[in-house]
Parts: sequence; C-alpha cells; structure tokens
Amino acid sequence: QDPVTLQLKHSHQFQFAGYYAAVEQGYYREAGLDVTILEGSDGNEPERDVVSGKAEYGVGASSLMLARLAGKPVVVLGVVFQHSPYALAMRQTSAEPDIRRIIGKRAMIGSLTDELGSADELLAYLIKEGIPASSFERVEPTYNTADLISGKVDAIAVYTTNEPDTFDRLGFPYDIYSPRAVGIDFYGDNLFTSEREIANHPARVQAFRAASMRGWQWAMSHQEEMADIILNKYSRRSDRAHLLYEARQMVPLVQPVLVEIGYQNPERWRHIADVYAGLGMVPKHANFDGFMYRVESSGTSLLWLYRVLGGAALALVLGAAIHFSLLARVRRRASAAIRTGEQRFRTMFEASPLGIALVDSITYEYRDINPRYQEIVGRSQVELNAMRWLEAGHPEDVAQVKLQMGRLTAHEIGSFKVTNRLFRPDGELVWIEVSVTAIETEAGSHPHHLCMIEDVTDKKQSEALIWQQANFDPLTQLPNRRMFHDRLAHDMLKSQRDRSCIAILFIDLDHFKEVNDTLGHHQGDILLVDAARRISACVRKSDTVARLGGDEFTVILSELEGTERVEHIAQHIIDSLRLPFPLGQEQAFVSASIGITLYPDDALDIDDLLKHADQAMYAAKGAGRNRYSYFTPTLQVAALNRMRLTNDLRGALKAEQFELYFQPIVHLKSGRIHKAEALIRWNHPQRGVVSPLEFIPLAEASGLIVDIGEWVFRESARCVQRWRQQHHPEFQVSVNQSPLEFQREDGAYDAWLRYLQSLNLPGQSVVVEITEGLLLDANATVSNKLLQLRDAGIQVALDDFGTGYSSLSYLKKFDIDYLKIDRSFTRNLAPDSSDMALSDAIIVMAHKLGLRVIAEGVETPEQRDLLAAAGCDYGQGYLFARPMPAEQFDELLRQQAV
Ligand SMILES: Nc1nc2c(ncn2[C@@H]2O[C@@H]3COP(=O)(O)O[C@H]4[C@@H](O)[C@H](n5cnc6c(=O)[nH]c(N)nc65)O[C@@H]4COP(=O)(O)O[C@H]3[C@H]2O)c(=O)[nH]1
Repeated sequence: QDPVTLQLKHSHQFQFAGYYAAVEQGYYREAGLDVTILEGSDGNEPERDVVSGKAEYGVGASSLMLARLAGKPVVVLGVVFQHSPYALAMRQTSAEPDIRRIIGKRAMIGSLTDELGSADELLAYLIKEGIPASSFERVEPTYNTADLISGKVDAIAVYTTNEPDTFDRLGFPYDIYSPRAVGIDFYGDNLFTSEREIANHPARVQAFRAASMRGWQWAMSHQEEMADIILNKYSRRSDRAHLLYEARQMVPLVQPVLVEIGYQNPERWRHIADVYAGLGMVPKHANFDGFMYRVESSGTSLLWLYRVLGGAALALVLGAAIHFSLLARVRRRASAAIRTGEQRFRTMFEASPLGIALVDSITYEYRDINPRYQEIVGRSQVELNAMRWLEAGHPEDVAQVKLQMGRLTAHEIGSFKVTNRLFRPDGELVWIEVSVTAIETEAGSHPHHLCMIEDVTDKKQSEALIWQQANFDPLTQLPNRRMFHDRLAHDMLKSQRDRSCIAILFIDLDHFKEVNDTLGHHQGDILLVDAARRISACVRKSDTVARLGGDEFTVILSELEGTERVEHIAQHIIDSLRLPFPLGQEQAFVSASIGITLYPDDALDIDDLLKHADQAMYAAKGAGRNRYSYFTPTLQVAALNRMRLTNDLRGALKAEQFELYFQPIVHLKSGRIHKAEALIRWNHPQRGVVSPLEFIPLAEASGLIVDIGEWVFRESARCVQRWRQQHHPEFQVSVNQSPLEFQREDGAYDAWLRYLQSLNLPGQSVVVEITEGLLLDANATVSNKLLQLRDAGIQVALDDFGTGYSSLSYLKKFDIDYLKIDRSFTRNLAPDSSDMALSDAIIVMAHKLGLRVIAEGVETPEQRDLLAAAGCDYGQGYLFARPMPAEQFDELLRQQAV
C-alpha cells in the first residue's frame, strides 16, 4: 500500500464526506493506497502543505486559481462543489436586509496574515456591491459563530452548509448574503495536487482521484450512513442532525445527480479568472494552462455535454442574480415572521405533554424528538438517533403500523391512529396511543411524518383487569360462561368458513357434591382447580376449557375433521378425573359424566348446542356415570317429550287421569290370592295409557311424585278395606315408594296410619315397596323411616332384589319383611342354571333371616314350579294375571272364592 496524505481545509465534517467514504468503503485500499486524512486549521493549509510537499493532496477553494496565477504549481484534480458555499452572515435587524450595513463595521472575512486568505470570493462580491475592503474593518477570523451572536463582530464569512444550522438552533436572527446574488459563482471545494506529484506518480494521481470521486458518489447517496461514519470514526464535534443538515445543504452545491462529481469546466474557471481580473487581483486573460488535470478517459467523452451544461449554468446564474436580489428583499421580510412563528412552535414542541417525533417516512430515522417522547420510550435523544422508528415496537404491532405507513406514503390517507406496545430498554412493556400524520415536504426529498404518542399503560392495565374479571372464573382462571360464549361464537364462524366441525363437551363431576359436603368448600375448591388443570391438560392450546359454574366444565374442540379425536379426548378426560384427588390428609374420588354435541350437525345456535350437550351429559349420568354420551336427535326428541309430559302431568291428578291397577301376588303353595301390588296408570287424554316407567321418573324429577304417591296410598287403602271385608281379613296391598317419597318430611307415615285407622284398617293392610338403592346410600333418615313404619305395623318389601349391589347384610340390618326377586332372575330360571342356584340361595338366606320371598315376572308354569320347589313363598306375574283395574280385581277375587 502506497502511503499518501490528504490535507483538509478544516476540521472533520460532512464537507469532506467523500474522502471518508473512500477510506471506509475500501476504495483507496483497492487502488493500492494507504491514505491519511488530516484536519486543517485554516483554509489555506492544504495549499501550503501540498506545495511544500508535506502532503500529496489537498482540498482547496477557487482561490487555487490565484495561487496558480501567482506561480504556485497547484493542479486541480476535480471539482466537488460545483457552487461555492461561501456567504456573509449578519445579524438581522428590523430594517431591510442590506449588505451595505457592513460599511464601517467589523467583519471576519478570511485570514489577514495569509496573503491568499480565502477572502477573495467575498471581497470580490463586496466590491461588486460597491463596498471596497477599506470601507469596513477586517478582523482576524476565529471561525466562531459566538462572535457574531455576541456582537463582537458585525459580519462573518460562513458556509451556507454549516453555520445557519447553529444560528437556527440558537434562535439567532440572521441574514445571509451570497456572492451569487451578483453573479459571482465560484467553484467550492476542489481536490488538488502538485505538478511534482503528477510528474512523479502519474498512476497514483489517477488512482487517488478516481477512488476519491467514487467515495463522493457513495457519500452523497448514503447521507445517513455517512453521518454515522463521521460520528463514529472522525468527529463528534457536530451532532448527527447537524451533519445531515450539512449534507442536505450540500446537494444543490455538489449537484451529484446532474454533474459527474469531479468534473471541471474550463469556461467556469475562465469566469472565475475574469472576476479576479475585474477586481485587479490577476492580469486580464491570464494563462492558466496545466491548472486543470486532464482525466484519461477510456469511455466516450462527455466533455461536450458538460461544456454545454456549464455554459447554460453560467447564463442561468447571471440571469438569476438579478432576479434573486429582488426576491431576497421580499423573502427576508417574510422569513423574520416565519422565524418568530417557528420559535413559538419550537417551545410548544419541547414542552408538549405528548411525545412528539419527526420521522423520515422512508428510512424511519428520527429527525427531531421532544423530551416527552424520550421519557415515554425510556431512551435518550442519542440512543433514539442511533435507532430507527418502530425498532423498539412490539413485533406483533409493528406490521400493522407498517401497513398503515404504506397507505400514508402512497397518499391514500393523511393520518392514522393505533394503540401499540413498545419495549423500554429494561424490557418493560409500555402501551402507547400513537397518531401519525404526514408532513408536507419539498418535492424530491423524503416524505416525513409526525408521530405523537401518549402513555396509556395504566389505562390498559385497569381495562385488562376489568376484562379479566368479566371473562374469567376467579377460582380456576378458566374462561367463564361469557367468555365461553364468545369463543364458541368465534369458532362457529371460523368453522363456517373452513367447513370444519366443532365438538362441545359438557362435563359434570360425579359425586363432587359429596366431597364438598363432607370435606368442606375449601377442599372442594382445591379439587375444582385440580380438575380444571387436568381437563386443560387433555386438550390443545387452541381448544377452550371453560367453567360454567359449580362443578360444570365445558370444552370446545375446534377444527375437527372427524369424531375420533373427540372420543379420544373425552375418554382421556374421564380417565384423568378418575385418578384420586389428594386433599390434605384425605383423598377424594370423583368421576366425570360427559355430554357431547357437534356443530353444525346437532344444532346451529349456541343455546341449542349447550342444551344438547347438557342432555347428553344427563344421558351419560343416567347410563351409570363415569362415561361420555353423544347428543343424538333421538335424545332430543325424548327430552322434548319429557318436557311436554311433565307439563301434562301437573294437571293429571286434578283431571282424574290416574287410575290404579292391581296385580295379584299369589301364594305359591295354595295358589290363593291374599295380596296385590298397586300399579298406577295414567290415562292421558291424547296419548292414551302412559306407562309408569315413562312418567314416574318425571314425577320424581318435578316433585309431583309426593302428591301422586299420596293418591295411590288412599286409593289402595280404600280397595284393601273392601277386599278385607269381602274376601280375606288379612288382605294386603303393596304400594311403590320412590326414594324421594320415602325420604320426605317426618310424620308422613303417621298421617297414613291415621288414615288407615279412619278406615278401620291396621298398619298391616299396607306394604311399602322400596328399592335397594335406598338402603345403599342409607342414612339416619332411612333407618328412622323404617323404624316408623315398623312402629305403625306397616310392612316393607325390598323391590327389584338382585339388580343392584345389595347384600344380604342390609336385610339383617334393616327391618325388611319381604324380598322381591327381580324378574330378570325369574326370566332365566331353568333347572341347574346359575340363576336358579342364586334364587335358591336367596330364598334360603331370606328365610333364615325371617323374610318371605316374592318372585316377580312369573310368566310360565315351569318358572312357577321351580320357584315353588325352591321354597319361594309368593309369585307375581302374567302367568297369574296382568295388572288390572280394581273392579276387575274384584271379579278375580270373586272367582277365586268360587
Ligand atoms: N315383563 C313382565 N312384566 C311384568 C310381569 N308381571 C308384572 N310385570 C310388570 O312389572 C312391573 C312391576 O312393578 P315394579 O317392579 O314395582 O315397577 C314399577 C314401579 O317401579 C313403578 N310404579 C308403578 N306404579 C307406581 C306407583 O304408584 N308409585 C311409584 N313410586 N312407582 C310406581 O313403575 C314400574 C313399572 O310398572 P308397570 O309398568 O306397571 O310394570 C309392573 C308390572 O306390570 C311379567 O310377568 N312380565
């Protein structure tokens, strides 16, 4: 690598960006050069150092022409600034801007100690305005704007790319006077070298020039990145905003789009030489051959084009000069008013309770940020400047904003509002309300937008809490009924779209009530929480598990393709709920009954679906619990039927639609009939005779059974009175008692006894038939009731014996008089069959315990004979007689007497 030095005119800033770019982008390295870039302290340092050989290359102004004509061997390699940024700045006054105010005042224009103090351009301008250098006081420059602001001097030379930004930021009112106003249009910065360098290292010169201009092309088209490079590697003297200000101001001076960077036009140099000549600074028609470096070009020469463009530009500039000086007046007056207005807005911006940022709508870079914005996002101005807008936004929210931004930059909308989340540097999430408004910008430049933000985190949090309370069950944290409805409605819509199917599972915990009653509500709550967890573990994240209240849970299984998964999950839930629940020292066992309904097969609206799932759940319970059951249309019809029948049942007693039938209970040895079972019938006006198998469960569920039972008892009592008188003094009628009737309030059987007494009947005239289920979950009430019956002399028969889990130990424990062998045994009776053996054993045991045995469902003489042979006391069944109305029974008894 060939080491060379480039001497700059001033300290590092965007003005020299192209050279930094050539270093950073590796263009110099590619050209075999190791370039050192040195900052300058005064504008003429490069010229001195290049001529003396201290540096090989330098950056100089148009005054290089003066140096050349003064015999210094400087050669301009390329022009970077097609127009000079030099201008004069003076404090703005209430009067019209007038450059003549400089007369008699102090001005800092170029170095006094240097004969070519880069003052030429401005001095030429002043002369053209009729202000010779002798008419004001020149002060040695400090290059410090503070001297103008403080009034130490009245005018200073400035770069239009630089100082105005400082004035603007400080709110200093100023006027700018540019030499271009009088047609003095010099080149600005140029890259130059010495004749010696060209003679000794022609290839290096060409390589250095090409790499530098390449650097400039990159720098002018990558202003943002360039500013960052300068900040990070060269100088932090100016902030990013200032560097970008400089870059923006440089564009019209460098003209990177219109003119190839580095291009120099001999006509322009001639114009510059003529201006100097006009001022008497150089001789007229001076020869500056060799001043412009000749670029060896391999491609087509565009020189002719540049000449035409240069000539045209010159004509334009001269014409514009006149126009500008007229315009300038009007403009300056207006700009004073604008500046006051701007200051007012600046104050509002800085003090606003809203966070406000001005953002480049294309690059998302921050252009301006107020203190509140920094506070809300928890980052300093410097940190934000190093970031892009939306960079700290929540990834889920950013896409939506970008979408809106697309519409904004396409001018489809002028503004939009969103509520978003963003992360502070410590990871804290902040909710913000964002309003974005497009800002008008000059044609050709990037569009900008104003982003205003408000911290709404507190509001959001309380909203979230309210929402949580409204939609979730506080105990299990599962969605509640309301949320369940929402989710189901949502899933139904989705299912309509993708034609998938949904299953709704209605889960009821069997025996939960017992746990709650025995172990207390606290333990019950623990069990529910655990159950919620177990159910949730059986489904996917996308499915919904909700608690509707009590021990009822629902599950929505969405996006189903078939029902196999439903059954699998239902079984899984049943299995997991069957496992013991550890509750402190105790262990509780519950199981689950699950009803399943399908959308859209079973119903199309939520209420119906829930009703169906509920019905199916009852079907599962009815089928023995700890299982699942599907809703089917048949189930629904049955449910509807039950509902109507229950309604009808309410009026049946009053309308005297009930009738009592009697079925004889035959003494097997003698064949005599001294007993009968009362069996109720309902003569429904429309449906005809309705079986008790159908309506008794409804009467039980609705509580109507108590009144019906009372009626049956009284009817039976009246009949037994008659039959005792007419047929047999010990005639007995047995009446069925549902568990609900049996367990009703105390004193019911006292009333019976009183009624029997009023008919002159003893307690023995009635037998109460109860089912063994009653004894199974027997409690104090049941044994009390049984005792009461015995005290009243009313006998007790145990119905349907053998169908449940009853054991003979119950019979011993409770005071039972008759055992009724269920007809499912009787049906299968055959010599040497297992049922026969069982019946034998039951009869023997019952007799041992002092009970008499009645066999139900005797339909054949064989059954009768087998039972009789086994020692069974009584038989009841179609073989002897079907249940019949009381009058018919009278007839039967009469025939028997005969
Ligand atoms: N297959 C067959 N069946 C026979 C035979 N012999 C009698 N049955 C039927 O068996 C049932 C015997 O009554 P249950 O087991 O107490 O069963 C009764 C009882 O649990 C209930 N029930 C009837 N009346 C009342 C009542 O007044 N109160 C209460 N609580 N329940 C009643 O309704 C059930 C059904 O009564 P029913 O339809 O009258 O049916 C009667 C009777 O008609 C036979 O040889 N073969």
